[in-house]
Amino acid sequence: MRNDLSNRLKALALTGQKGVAWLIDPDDVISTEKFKSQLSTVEHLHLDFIFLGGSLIQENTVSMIIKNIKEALPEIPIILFPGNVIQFSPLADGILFLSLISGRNPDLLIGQHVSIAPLLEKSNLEILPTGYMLVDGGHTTSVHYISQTIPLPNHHPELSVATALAGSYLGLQYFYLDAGSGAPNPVSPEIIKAVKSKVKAPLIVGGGLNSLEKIKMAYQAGADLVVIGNGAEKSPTLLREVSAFLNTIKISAN
Ligand SMILES: CC(C)=CCC/C(C)=C/CC/C(C)=C/CC/C(C)=C/COP(=O)(O)OP(=O)(O)O
Ligand SMILES: O=P(O)(O)OC[C@@H](O)CO
Ligand SMILES: [Mg+2]
Repeated sequence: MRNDLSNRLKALALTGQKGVAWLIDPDDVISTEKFKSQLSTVEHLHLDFIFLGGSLIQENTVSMIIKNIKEALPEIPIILFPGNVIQFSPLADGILFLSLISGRNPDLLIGQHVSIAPLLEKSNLEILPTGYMLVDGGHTTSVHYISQTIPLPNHHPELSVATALAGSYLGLQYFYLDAGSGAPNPVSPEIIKAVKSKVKAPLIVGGGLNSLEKIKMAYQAGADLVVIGNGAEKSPTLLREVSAFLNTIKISAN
């Protein structure tokens, strides 16, 4: 079993270094030419991972997208962040094996997982068992609707802590606090801080992180890896700003 990705994620949490993942939604890749030129803009940036996934994907274009990414950015690991089993590709480097522990939808706690397990067993993908926790980001996002679950409240850290602790006692090794794509309010610093203080596993935070200021706040509260989706689409300079910031803190730590 490969463990390059888990080592990278665990190193972020152990060293206190911060990381960034760019989320590409396959539904948004309409033109290959436009996508290739978008990839060329991040060529020299500090990007720890590319996440690939969406809530509503009907058609599997994931393998084709991975081929394009590997051609343009061969050094950046690609991790599937799937909304469902249709989004599988054996060409990725790993998969967030998400269990939606903030919800009570059995299909997203264990159902999709059973369906995909035989395919994963035959693949070379590194499997990252991840407790996926949706937090209320101020409006109903695609993930809330598609998952038919109620998010955790953004101002009751004890509920998020109890959920993460339960996930950790079940053996989950990574946690993802997500306010949902395009959320007006990202996961609150109180929640990030409270979860991180009780669960030492690598902590991924995403949803509504559309400015450097919000991203710094998430890092400061304890996020090890931030995920940027819509923010990168709307502001082409955001990934560059985050990358420059990460290089600065790396230099000052040496
Ligand atoms: C283990 C396998 C195969 C599947 C896991 C299935 C689970 C637990 C899914 C969780 C619920 C879900 C629908 C997650 C989707 C997460 C995701 C990739 C969201 C990002 O993007 P969008 O929500 O599509 O964003 P836009 O609204 O911006 O398009
Ligand atoms: O698109 P944004 O708001 O950056 O959200 C990213 C991701 O965490 C959503 O699942
Ligand atoms: Mg989508």
